[in-house]
Amino acid sequence: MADNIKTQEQRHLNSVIKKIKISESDLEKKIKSTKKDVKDIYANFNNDVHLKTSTYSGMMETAMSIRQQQQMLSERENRQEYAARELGTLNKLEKNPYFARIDFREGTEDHDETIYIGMASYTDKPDHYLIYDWRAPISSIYYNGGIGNVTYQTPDGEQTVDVKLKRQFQIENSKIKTVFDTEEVVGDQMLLDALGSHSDTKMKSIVTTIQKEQNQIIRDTNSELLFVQGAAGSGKTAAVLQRVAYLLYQYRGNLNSGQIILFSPNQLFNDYINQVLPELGEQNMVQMTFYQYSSHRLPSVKVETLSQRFDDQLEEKKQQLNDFKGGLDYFKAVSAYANHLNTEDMRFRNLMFDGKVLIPKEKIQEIYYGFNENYNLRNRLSATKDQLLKILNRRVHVEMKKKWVEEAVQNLSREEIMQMHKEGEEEILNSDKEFNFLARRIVIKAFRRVQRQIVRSHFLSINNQFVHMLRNVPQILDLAQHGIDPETWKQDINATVGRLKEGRLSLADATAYIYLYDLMTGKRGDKDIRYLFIDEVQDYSAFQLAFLKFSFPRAKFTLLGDLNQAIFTHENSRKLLGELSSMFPAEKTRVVQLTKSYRSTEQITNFTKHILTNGEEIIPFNRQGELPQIYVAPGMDAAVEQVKNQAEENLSEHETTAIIGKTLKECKQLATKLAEVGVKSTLIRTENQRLVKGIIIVPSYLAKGLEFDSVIMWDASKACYPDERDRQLVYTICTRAMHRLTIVATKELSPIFKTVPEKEYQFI
Ligand SMILES: Nc1ncnc2c1ncn2[C@@H]1O[C@H](COP(=O)(O)OP(=O)(O)OP(=O)(O)O)[C@@H](O)[C@H]1O
Repeated sequence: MADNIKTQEQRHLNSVIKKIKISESDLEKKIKSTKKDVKDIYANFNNDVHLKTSTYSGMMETAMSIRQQQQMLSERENRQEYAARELGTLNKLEKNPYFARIDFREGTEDHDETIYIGMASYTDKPDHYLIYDWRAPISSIYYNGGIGNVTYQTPDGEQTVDVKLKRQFQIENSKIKTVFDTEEVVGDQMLLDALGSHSDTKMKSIVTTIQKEQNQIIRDTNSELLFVQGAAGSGKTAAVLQRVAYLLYQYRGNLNSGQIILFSPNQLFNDYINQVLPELGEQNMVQMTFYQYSSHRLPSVKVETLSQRFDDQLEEKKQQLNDFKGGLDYFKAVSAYANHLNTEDMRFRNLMFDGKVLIPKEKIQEIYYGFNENYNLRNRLSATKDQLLKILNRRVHVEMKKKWVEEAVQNLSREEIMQMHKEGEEEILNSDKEFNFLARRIVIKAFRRVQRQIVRSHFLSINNQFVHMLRNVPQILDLAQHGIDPETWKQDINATVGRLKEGRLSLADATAYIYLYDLMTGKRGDKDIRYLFIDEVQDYSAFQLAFLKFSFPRAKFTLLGDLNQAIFTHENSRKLLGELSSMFPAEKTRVVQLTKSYRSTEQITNFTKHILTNGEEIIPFNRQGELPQIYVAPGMDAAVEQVKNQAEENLSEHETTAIIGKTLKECKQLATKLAEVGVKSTLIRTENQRLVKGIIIVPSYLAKGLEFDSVIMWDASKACYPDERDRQLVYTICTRAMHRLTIVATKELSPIFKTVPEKEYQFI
């Protein structure tokens, strides 16, 4: 690039920075004066607010005066907060105002327009944009095309402009480091620079190098269901985080980060991505795992954890049952079962008081089924509650006459009596009435627990109901069609009952349990959530997705997945897409395929794509590195020695190296062995730990969604990964590597690697 262009651009940059600095200083002044205002209001608070509380009008005056002060305060504080946020943005812009310039001509205009694109918009006077936010409609032309005609979406429909110049900048601390013109969409050089850098324990934003297909995902506002299928490392997670930032920008004022929810594979991953949105100047959305969601819904039940679930599903026998319980047919069966509860079979519990039956379950059942067929489960329950509360009220009179109440009245202290009068607000005329009043208060208080039980539907018996439902499933659908014989189903029910008695449930059962409960109680779902994202959707069952759709009825769904990385649902995940599309209107469903893989070097991607035998197309990004290495050691000690040497070599070049084992058991063993030979490492045992730099040892199911400079797969032997069932798991492990991949096995290498041609790796 000619030097004079750099000089010219630096001059422009300087002029923009100068203006930013002026705006900063204006804002600082504004903040200072608002701060002073706030302080003054506080100082005057006592003087201005007249405490005239002895009369009614005095009280009103005081209240109004306080209200005025509060309004003034909150208005100033809002202003201050807004200005502080704006100042924060300007501070960032001052150091790195923009990353691209586009010159273009619009329609029949006779002159070119120049825009600069950065992390946020900046105007020095109204409507005079010196920098456009990367999310503004016009900024799309940077991501959508090269030179020539490029179309983009505006609020008024599609627009086409003729792009004349596309210039990219790398600016650091207000200085242009590099500037180059490109004819491509987003220059490979810039992407190469971005991808060549070292990994971090935190994911970074990708706004300067968003790819065209990713831009479509980011800016989609029409789809009810946006399904992004993409190879490992194709930027699904990256795109979706920028999408959240985009939505928050696009619907500012109508959408806040609390209305967006992201379901992520594990807590470690949440931690890994939690800097991206703040870096983009936005607040993080709500983030949780499905496990956390179901545990939160079932506080008194222990839901099976990720690690238990992973160990469990390795048993082949359970797989078929799990597949069935994860299917839409089962979801429909639960719905049908709940529906029939409108006419019969609802299970109830006695309402107890003081160890005795107060309202028997037969009575509750009579009330519940006493309403006509026009009632649905929701209003049937609420009408039943009303009736039960009325009965409870009537029972107060009966209970008041009992001996224990009389004694309780006699034992009341002066303070207690006064307190009761305060609460009861009743004028007392004679001693009989006084006794009745106190007795009633005592009984009402004693009944409070029963009252709460009624309000909270505790007279329903969800555990019994759930088991009753399981027993009824063979009558609702044909289990044989799902390859399950009656005996297996029976045994599974017994196991579930056993677990329930201990207060535990498997994740699949927990989902059906909550769903059934929600249907029984007529829960309508959380209407506040507007966007729901699921990362690693291939590990969800169709049942879970249908349940989430039911639980968040107004949310638009964005689902990200790689069917090749289904570590929980295996082949079944291929059915998922079909099942999903039946849940959303076809015209509002969009499927985007990402085929280019950005994370790893070309050598690593070429290696990993051969691990897949029936995979989708994967195109490696042209970033060069060394061939993956496979090392098969004769015994454990030699293998550990190899891991030690490799890890040390990796560390001398990169900051993080991850050793990924199959389960926690292998990881623990290795951690002990490494410690014996003097290697310091961090074992990630649970998802609640943090990622750290250095050598970390992670079980495969916790490595989902993460990436590391270098990865050592341990132990890739036949004993550990004996057959085809682990193919997708091995793929997930190997695709975590950015720059270097080493595979270490003892005795005999897993047959899974047989599909990889010898030229794609180095065998040691
Ligand atoms: N347009 C881009 N510009 C720069 N970096 C990118 C871009 N797209 C993706 N990347 C980088 O590629 C890596 C992989 O991206 P990401 O983790 O989003 O992929 P993924 O599809 O979610 O992968 P997986 O399914 O394997 O978890 C990340 O380091 C991300 O920052």
